[in-house]
Amino acid sequence: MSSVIPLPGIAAGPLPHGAGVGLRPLRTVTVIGTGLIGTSIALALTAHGVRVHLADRNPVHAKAAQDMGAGTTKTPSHPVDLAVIAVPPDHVAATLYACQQQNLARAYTDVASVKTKPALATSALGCDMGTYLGSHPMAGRERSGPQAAKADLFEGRPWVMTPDEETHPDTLIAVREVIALCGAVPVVMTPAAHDRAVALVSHAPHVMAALMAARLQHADTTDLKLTGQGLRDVTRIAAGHPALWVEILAANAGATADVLEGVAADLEEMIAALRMASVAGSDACVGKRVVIDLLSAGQAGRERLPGKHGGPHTVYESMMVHVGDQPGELARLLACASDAGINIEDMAIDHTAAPSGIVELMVGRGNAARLSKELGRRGWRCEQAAPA
Ligand SMILES: NC(=O)C1=CN([C@@H]2O[C@H](COP(=O)(O)OP(=O)(O)OC[C@H]3O[C@@H](n4cnc5c(N)ncnc54)[C@H](O)[C@@H]3O)[C@@H](O)[C@H]2O)C=CC1
Ligand SMILES: O=C(O)C(=O)Cc1ccc(O)cc1
Repeated sequence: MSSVIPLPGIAAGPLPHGAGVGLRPLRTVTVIGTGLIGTSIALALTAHGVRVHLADRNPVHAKAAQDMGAGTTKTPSHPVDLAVIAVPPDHVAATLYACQQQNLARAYTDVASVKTKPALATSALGCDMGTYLGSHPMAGRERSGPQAAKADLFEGRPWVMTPDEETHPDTLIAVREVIALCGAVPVVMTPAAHDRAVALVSHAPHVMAALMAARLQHADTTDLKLTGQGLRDVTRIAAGHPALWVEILAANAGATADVLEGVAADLEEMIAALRMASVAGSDACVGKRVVIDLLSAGQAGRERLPGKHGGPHTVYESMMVHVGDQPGELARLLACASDAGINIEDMAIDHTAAPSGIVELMVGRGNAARLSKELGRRGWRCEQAAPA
């Protein structure tokens, strides 16, 4: 099992006294809410031999998850080891309360994207806080529902737990086991620290993506045909379901608004600087200086993003390869790279260059020229690009 890792600047506590005592494997789990996240967890647990029961207020979703091999829609005959509540944030407290009233499980967790509000709501309803531990897997998709689920969704991703002095050690152990079986990395935080962090890394970015994507709604179709990968990258998460996201944003409104206020101030500065940069004279130089400063700040911020496997951000060499629109071409390209003994660190596909596509391959320093030569020898058309 992976160890709990603290994040810098975040109150990370040792496991409560007694944790680890009486450890027993997780045999039975009920997942309530079989959408994207619930079904992904159920698929991962089922693959590890856990007996998973599936429940959803929409029986079509529970049945779809069952048909995907995520578990059974049969009601468990005894209390299960753990219930995972994977419903929208505003439904967490009432669902937990109802489950505890029915003695559905020995321990409970939820996976909502916000942690303070559900914790306050569950406590206010009089839920048993010893058997409940809030958590949040930091992985998801812009699609919802069971059909979007994937067993490997959480592989290598952080999964936050927010235990406090009331959390029973057995509850913590059960939740840590789910995290381990999903291949995720446990992180301990307070609900407030979690909500502040996700306002920056998830909630404000979602708003920015949506606002940028909204500019496209009435855009000229001919203009949109020029779209490249950059706009797709910037707007991808805007496809998320508004009904879920309004709950997430409203439950973390203060921290998200704080981040957006900072963005709004920079945006105002950028707009003023651009207007100055477009006129002739010395004002243009001042405007351009401000634009450079703002763009450089963006570059510096992006460099701080963790790289692969949570390690430091790595600068890769990058190359563009033209790939024909035929089945098996991508596999053939990767096989060629593998034959050449070069590890592909990352890749991106630009589908806009129809009828062929352009694949960006990212490799370690010093490898792009060699890969280019090897691929060229095997008939691929490729160009080396600027460092990624
Ligand atoms: N979408 C994402 O990328 C991520 C979402 N989360 C959190 O996971 C939770 C679930 O989100 P998704 O799976 O994306 O949503 P989803 O819309 O795919 O699935 C939610 C499911 O819950 C069911 N449901 C709603 N209210 C219910 C209730 N009262 N009782 C039983 N079932 C109920 C719905 O019918 C649906 O099947 C949310 O709290 C969300 O904040 C966490 C990490 C990532
Ligand atoms: O799609 C992505 O890149 C995400 O970041 C998804 C996501 C959405 C909501 C969460 O609470 C956690 C992760």
